[in-house]
Amino acid sequence: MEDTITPGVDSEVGPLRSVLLHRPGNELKRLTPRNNDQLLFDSIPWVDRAQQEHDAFAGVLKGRDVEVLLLADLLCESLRDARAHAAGVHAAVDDRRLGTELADSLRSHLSGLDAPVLGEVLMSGMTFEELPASEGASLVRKMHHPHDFAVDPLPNLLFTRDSSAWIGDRVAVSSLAMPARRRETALLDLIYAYHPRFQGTARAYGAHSAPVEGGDVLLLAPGVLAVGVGERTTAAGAESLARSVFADGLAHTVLAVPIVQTRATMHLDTVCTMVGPDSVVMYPLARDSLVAYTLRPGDNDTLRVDGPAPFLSAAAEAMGIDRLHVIDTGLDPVTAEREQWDDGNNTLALAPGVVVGYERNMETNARLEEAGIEVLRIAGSELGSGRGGPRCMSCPIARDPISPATH
Ligand SMILES: NC(=[NH2+])NCCC[C@H](N)C(=O)O
Repeated sequence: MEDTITPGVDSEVGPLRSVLLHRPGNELKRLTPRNNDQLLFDSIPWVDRAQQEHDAFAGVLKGRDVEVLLLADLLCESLRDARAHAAGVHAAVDDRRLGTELADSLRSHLSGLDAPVLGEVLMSGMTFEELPASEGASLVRKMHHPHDFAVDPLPNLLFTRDSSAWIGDRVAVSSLAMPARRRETALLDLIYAYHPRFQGTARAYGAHSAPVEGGDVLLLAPGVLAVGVGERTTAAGAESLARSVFADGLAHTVLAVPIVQTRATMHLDTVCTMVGPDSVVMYPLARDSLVAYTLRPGDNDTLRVDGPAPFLSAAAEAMGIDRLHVIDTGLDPVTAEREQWDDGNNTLALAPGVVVGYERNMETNARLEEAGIEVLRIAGSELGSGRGGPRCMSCPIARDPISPATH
């Protein structure tokens, strides 16, 4: 086997070596004005342009020597394993929606598909009209509109940040909160279980535990996690993630950070991302209001919960630094609000002080540059229609540790 980069991530900003992206595909073509809200998109993206924007994003990463893995490739390679193929079929067919007759015939159809064809169905779903012609006419089939989904498409696969997250040398496959994204768990689960590249990878957390999404998890420093609790990750999710990372020795402190439960702030990384070992870009309203509960291992398997205290001071204390420096999204509140909505806060660090950001967030980018941060700008007018920026669209698989010299 060729040399592969050893997975492992212990910070938000250590030099990025390998990352998982998803080039948007046919699943985006399923979005219509009737289903876009439910499928968590704010408008109907122009798919070709979204692909060009994504190729350019991947190009920026490759240009900085980052290995880019594409989810569709990993999925199809995994599905060549018969066990993965069976798991994929199992996850695609929902008996409650289809009824036994149709579910059985769909299962047997999918079981006979080659890996790439099954992979395509798993990502972009299947309408009733696309179901193979089957003998016994099912009532379900007759009564559904031909354009209804027999297998739901997964347009949010684009946001690889949320469906899995590496913590140290382990991967946590997320338990996603929204119905439109739940099946992503099964795909990531089978990739990490069966792709040759990830053989032997240990898991953190359990894919079927209380909801935790990767967009809510920030690796503030080795051993220190912040977990947003809001529309997606629940308090129960944060608590059980904390238990699990303490038990595995992956962290000594977890900060549970309540975030406003609105679409604009669905994850912690929509209001705050790290741009250096001790600096963040942050939405001003969040800077002034975010608090954190500090969780640490207690005696006899218990959790110690302290706080709430202001987030910035709780974070600095847990990280063992004097101060967490904040770069604001914008001085003027209206610009700040607009740029927060357009993922101005959602930067992806390629190294300490080097981040990728959407070009449209001109004020935030200018402020980052004033603070000495290099901003690699990408276009995102179409990619952003699902409300996600460079951090949401990337799942780091390997980062080098931050060297002491960069502190
Ligand atoms: N890490 C993030 N902020 N991800 C953004 C995900 C956006 C996606 N449409 C959703 O609503 O789930």
